Amino acid sequence: MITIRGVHKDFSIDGAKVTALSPTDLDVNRGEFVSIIGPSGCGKSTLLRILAGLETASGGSIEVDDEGRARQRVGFVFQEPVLLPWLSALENVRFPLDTAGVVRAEADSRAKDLLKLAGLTGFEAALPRALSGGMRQRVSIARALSYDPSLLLMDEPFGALDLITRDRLNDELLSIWAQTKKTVLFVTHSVEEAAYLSDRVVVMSPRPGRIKTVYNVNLPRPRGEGTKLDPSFHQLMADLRRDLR
Ligand SMILES: Nc1ncnc2c1ncn2[C@@H]1O[C@H](COP(=O)(O)OP(=O)(O)OP(=O)(O)O)[C@@H](O)[C@H]1O
Repeated sequence: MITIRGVHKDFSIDGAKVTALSPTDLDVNRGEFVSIIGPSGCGKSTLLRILAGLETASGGSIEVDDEGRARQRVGFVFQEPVLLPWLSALENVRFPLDTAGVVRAEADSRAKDLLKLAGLTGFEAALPRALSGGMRQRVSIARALSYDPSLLLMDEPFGALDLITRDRLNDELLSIWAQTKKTVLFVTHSVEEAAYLSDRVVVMSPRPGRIKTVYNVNLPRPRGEGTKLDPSFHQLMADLRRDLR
């Protein structure tokens, strides 16, 4: 469970205060898949970066119930895969474990399992440049899961991919999510992606960035081709589009 209360962020640009995120409250349940959608500049990335500890909030509080662990563990997937080009797929996934001092045999075995989960068995030795964009992003997802975070933050992870690859990765992400039971916060610009993947969709609006509406997605799981034919899926997309206008 993540409890966000009054989290806000102001930046100073040339001495002028810019509110990237006005005080925001949100609860995310353990194992829930929540998407955040909104026009450019509404504070989606800022909220995610604050949750990841990459940015400091100007105020408010965040509590992450991290299954009794002393340190909060968060995995982050960016729009660009940001892999180390001189390391193989396996070494990239293993990298956070190596830096955390996990013994080699255990790190290797975990990285192999994660590459399998991401559908990359057989590509362990491949360098990033030998992989397609979709495969590189799957390596990034495997790497984000390597230190077993309770919370997976994804900032437009499939935004740079073609639509066919994106559809495939959406299904693969749902399969990974079903198997790992992670809590996922997923930023996207696509209403279809948000409706297809999520338990709830958070719509944000800009100037200043704030949560406008939260939608419950009552489509049955597992999702698949049938979901895309469901009239309530189309109704939800229409509602989201109207809200975003
Ligand atoms: N480091 C920074 N310094 C100054 N202003 C910033 C900084 N980071 C973000 N902002 C401002 O905060 C606001 C929210 O930015 P943010 O990147 O969170 O939006 P976003 O919804 O993720 O946008 P996009 O969809 O384009 O990625 C914007 O007005 C942006 O210009």
